[in-house]
Amino acid sequence: MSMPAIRICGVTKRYGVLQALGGVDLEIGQGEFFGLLGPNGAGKTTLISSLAGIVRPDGGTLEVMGHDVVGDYRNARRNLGVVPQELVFDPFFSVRELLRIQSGYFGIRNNDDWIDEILASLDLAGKAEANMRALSGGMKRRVLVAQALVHRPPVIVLDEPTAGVDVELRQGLWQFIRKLNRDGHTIVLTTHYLEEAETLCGRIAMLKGGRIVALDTTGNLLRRFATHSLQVRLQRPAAGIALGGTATGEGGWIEFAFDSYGDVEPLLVHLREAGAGLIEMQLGAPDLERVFVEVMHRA
Ligand SMILES: Nc1ncnc2c1ncn2[C@@H]1O[C@H](COP(=O)(O)OP(=O)(O)OP(=O)(O)O)[C@@H](O)[C@H]1O
Repeated sequence: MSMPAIRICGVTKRYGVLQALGGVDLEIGQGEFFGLLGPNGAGKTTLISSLAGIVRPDGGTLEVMGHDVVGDYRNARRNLGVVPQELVFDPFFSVRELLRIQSGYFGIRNNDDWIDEILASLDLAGKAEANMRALSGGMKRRVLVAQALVHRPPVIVLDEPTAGVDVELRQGLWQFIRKLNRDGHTIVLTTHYLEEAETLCGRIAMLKGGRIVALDTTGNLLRRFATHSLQVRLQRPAAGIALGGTATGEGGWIEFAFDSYGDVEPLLVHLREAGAGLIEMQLGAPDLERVFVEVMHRA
């Protein structure tokens, strides 16, 4: 097997009495589009910051493209582009100046061709000479993405990149990040938008209380925990309940869970035979939000 893009072994981190990371083991392969999910405070940012060398873990090791983030910090950092969650900028620089400074930080001079390419891809070309303080929140967030890419890192970590970004920009951003992934970049993403994670990520880890509580391909997670559902409104709700349905408490809807669409037809036959009187129905496919809720509930 080729070297993983990221290797995390037994990483622990405490803040006083609070165990932010309780022994995390994780390998992410080169070229993966990986999702790191978890509720507020689960430890996602702490893990990402440890990877970027901003937070020093108490125990365990982290590697980026084979480089230890503590022992071989420079090489680990060179291979990693991090898009942080918080928007912090020096307001006096223009977008281009900021990206030049960031390039200089990695020892790269004459980087303007690549900077122009990134700016164009992020639809920021018209703002290259604008001061950071003159940009909207969504634009600033795109500058953060540009900043993470100036040194062409093979591994890109995005910490909630679409928070506060409008729908159109969000789609543009995803298109760009998908292209980076197609070009061979490894992408690690944290987000609270579960439908985004579901469509983008090939594999997902779910974190709770500083531990990984689920780790699998997105497809397997959806199959493992989520069921299909059929919701019906009935003239005689009691007949639906008697057949194993659960009242959802919303508008008289009754929900049935089943494993495949093949089970729908027999259920409808039973409802008719019981004289339930079908008024309305809707089918629900498994989705990551249900899986997430279920995983967090069980963990
Ligand atoms: N510098 C710090 N000092 C003290 N506690 C901290 C510090 N940084 C994080 N924590 C705590 O560690 C835990 C994990 O925080 P972290 O920011 O990693 O969570 P997260 O999963 O990124 O959450 P969110 O989804 O809200 O961004 C939280 O309980 C947080 O309060």
